[in-house]
Amino acid sequence: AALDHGAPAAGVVTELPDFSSAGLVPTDQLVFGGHDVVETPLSKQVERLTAGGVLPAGLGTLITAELAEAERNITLLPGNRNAAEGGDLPVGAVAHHPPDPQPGQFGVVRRMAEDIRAFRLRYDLEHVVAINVASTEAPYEVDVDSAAELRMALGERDVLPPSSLGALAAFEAGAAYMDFTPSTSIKPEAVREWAIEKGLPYGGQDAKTGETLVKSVLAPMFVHRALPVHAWSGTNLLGGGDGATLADPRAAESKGVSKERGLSEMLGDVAGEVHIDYVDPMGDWKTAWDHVVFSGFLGVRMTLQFTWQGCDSALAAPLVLDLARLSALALERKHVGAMPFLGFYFKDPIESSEHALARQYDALVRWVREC
Ligand SMILES: O=P([O-])([O-])O[C@@H]1[C@@H](O)[C@H](O)[C@@H](O)[C@H](O)[C@@H]1O
Repeated sequence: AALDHGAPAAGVVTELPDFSSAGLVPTDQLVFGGHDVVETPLSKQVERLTAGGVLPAGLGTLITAELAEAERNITLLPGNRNAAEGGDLPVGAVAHHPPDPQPGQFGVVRRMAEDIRAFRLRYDLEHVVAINVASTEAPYEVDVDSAAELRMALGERDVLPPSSLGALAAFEAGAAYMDFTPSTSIKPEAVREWAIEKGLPYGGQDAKTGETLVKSVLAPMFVHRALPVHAWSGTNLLGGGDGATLADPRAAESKGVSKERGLSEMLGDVAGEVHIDYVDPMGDWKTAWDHVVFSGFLGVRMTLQFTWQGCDSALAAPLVLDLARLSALALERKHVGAMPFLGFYFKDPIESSEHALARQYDALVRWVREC
């Protein structure tokens, strides 16, 4: 809605000339839906984000009509409360899920898939792309190896974490699936096989929005200039819901693995670690400080340092738009399975070991042109 009112589309890569003849769905034709555990009405969230400097002043007034329309369409799930029940959501909002006859996690998948199907029907959509932007989960050991085994286990026990159930729901509903997080979701072979059986594309994982984005430009520079890197240390300070989630060492473990993958694959073993610290008053803002020790001709020691200060939501939002448009194109072209050509967007690119941003961009543009 903000873009329709003339707000700048900075950061939307698919608006660049390289993508103009790709036949991507225009951003003003995208329809958004989602599940959220937050009960705060959208208009209040906009006020909060504006006060925090995440949204430009005045935007809330410009998009009042769209916000009201979105709020009218909110459906409460069991557990949420509307205003009449002491919650914050609109009074008209009602819980709509009847108890599920299917047992165990199969029932959860089926219910979520029904929501996605209902969304498609309601807006008469040609393609649906499910994007996981939920909180990062702790690592999860999945002990089944194939889609067939998974089908059996789902009715009997808790075999998958929520992110993977979401992925299966997307596939059951005929949607593409994209993981913006480092959670388990599409990591298990059995989940990927499920997507392939359904003839659908999937991609991810863990969007590179800040520190890792800069690293994926700088690390290739050291490689191409034959400058050995000895240590690369990074500290990330952030608040917000993401920061609070990552204060849990188990969730931080998933994020840490993802954040460290690129550097080790580009440079091999270098000393140093990545740290993430939760600093509540920073809200949605993050600061990353990186310190790199390298050497030049005759072994002379040198240092590079950079500081990246970004607004996490403003960095992530344009990537969500890109990934929705590109995944819709993949659906249009009947692409099945992993989408490694979208590695440009991710810290842990699926089925790809390319991390250098420029090469990833070229691969993306090549794929778009082949289409
Ligand atoms: O992309 P990047 O700046 O390297 O990594 C970031 C993490 O350091 C941060 O903890 C998380 O909240 C961001 O969403 C993002 O994943």
